[in-house]
Amino acid sequence: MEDRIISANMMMEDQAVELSLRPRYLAEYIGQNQVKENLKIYIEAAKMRKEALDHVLLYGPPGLGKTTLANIIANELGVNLRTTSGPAIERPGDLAALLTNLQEGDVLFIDEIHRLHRTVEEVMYPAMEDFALDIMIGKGPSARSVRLDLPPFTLIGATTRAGLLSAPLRDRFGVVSRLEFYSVDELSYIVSRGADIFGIEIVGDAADEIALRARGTPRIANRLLKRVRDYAQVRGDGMITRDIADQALQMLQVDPRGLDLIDYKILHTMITSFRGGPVGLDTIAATIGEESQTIEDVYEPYLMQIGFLQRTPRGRMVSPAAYQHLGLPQPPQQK
Ligand SMILES: Nc1ncnc2c1ncn2[C@@H]1O[C@H](COP(=O)(O)OP(=O)(O)OP(=O)(O)O)[C@@H](O)[C@H]1O
Repeated sequence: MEDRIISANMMMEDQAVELSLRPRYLAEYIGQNQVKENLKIYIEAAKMRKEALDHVLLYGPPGLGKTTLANIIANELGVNLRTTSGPAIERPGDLAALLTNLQEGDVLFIDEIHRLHRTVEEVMYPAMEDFALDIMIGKGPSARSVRLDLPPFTLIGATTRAGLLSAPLRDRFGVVSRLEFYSVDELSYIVSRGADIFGIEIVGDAADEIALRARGTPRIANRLLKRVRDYAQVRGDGMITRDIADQALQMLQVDPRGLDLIDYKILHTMITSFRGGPVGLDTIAATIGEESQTIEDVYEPYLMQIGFLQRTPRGRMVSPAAYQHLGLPQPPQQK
């Protein structure tokens, strides 16, 4: 599953590419206009007041640019960025070590913040609210709590689903921004920009072709571009034309809407075994042998975004547009 060409999760092959393609300033960050506008104002205000920026929670499906945005925020503020992830902070002491090493105004970025251990999360509350660490010294009846001041800092948390965060943690973020899937135009621009950085020639409609299949996700757009570039070099003269892009993408088994074999499996199973739904997420997951959470975080958001899947109180349903795309007749009661 993880080597799916259109997986939005980070793969080994993405690392070098992402470093060279990652925009460094807000002005280079394409799309997400509302989020960008808000951040621009908050960053400007924090700089004017010479204060740390309010804590920021970024949420949305993987690969939409949360890590990139965290880097940009630190850059725009002119401060250091420390990066870690929820599960990596195992004990309260690990968090204390991270926090006491920050300088005034620094950004601490915690990816997968919904996976913070509960004991760590509790240390986080006073740190976020009062820039203070409460440390227990000693054990038993002589134990006492000592309060340690921290430099003001900004916590940026990233998660695929804000709903997985505990309410006390969520409430301590002053800025909560949801990243949206990118439009085809925006992705096409990202592809052209990537081609420019790689020094590849690409015609406009070839960039659109890649963008159409990138599932609204820059990380996938960049990965597809890389694979199409390989194809263009081996099968053509290096230039990415629309034909070359089309052939390469067909070879990669990514269909014109960016669906791959797993999406087909989900939709086909729902149609053939459950008459198109409504069917529960866990049942779909068990039938196709995937984890419910993976379906909910990775596949379903895009299928819903393009209107192929609907969420109803009674379960998931395949929509008429999906039947049409698959070339299958709709069952009579759904019409
Ligand atoms: N708005 C954007 N403009 C241009 N390129 C972008 C944009 N957002 C993301 N990218 C590209 O997509 C890649 C993936 O983005 P990033 O690693 O920030 O995703 P993410 O949402 O943090 O994913 P994850 O949650 O899986 O870490 C980046 O390296 C960058 O090249």
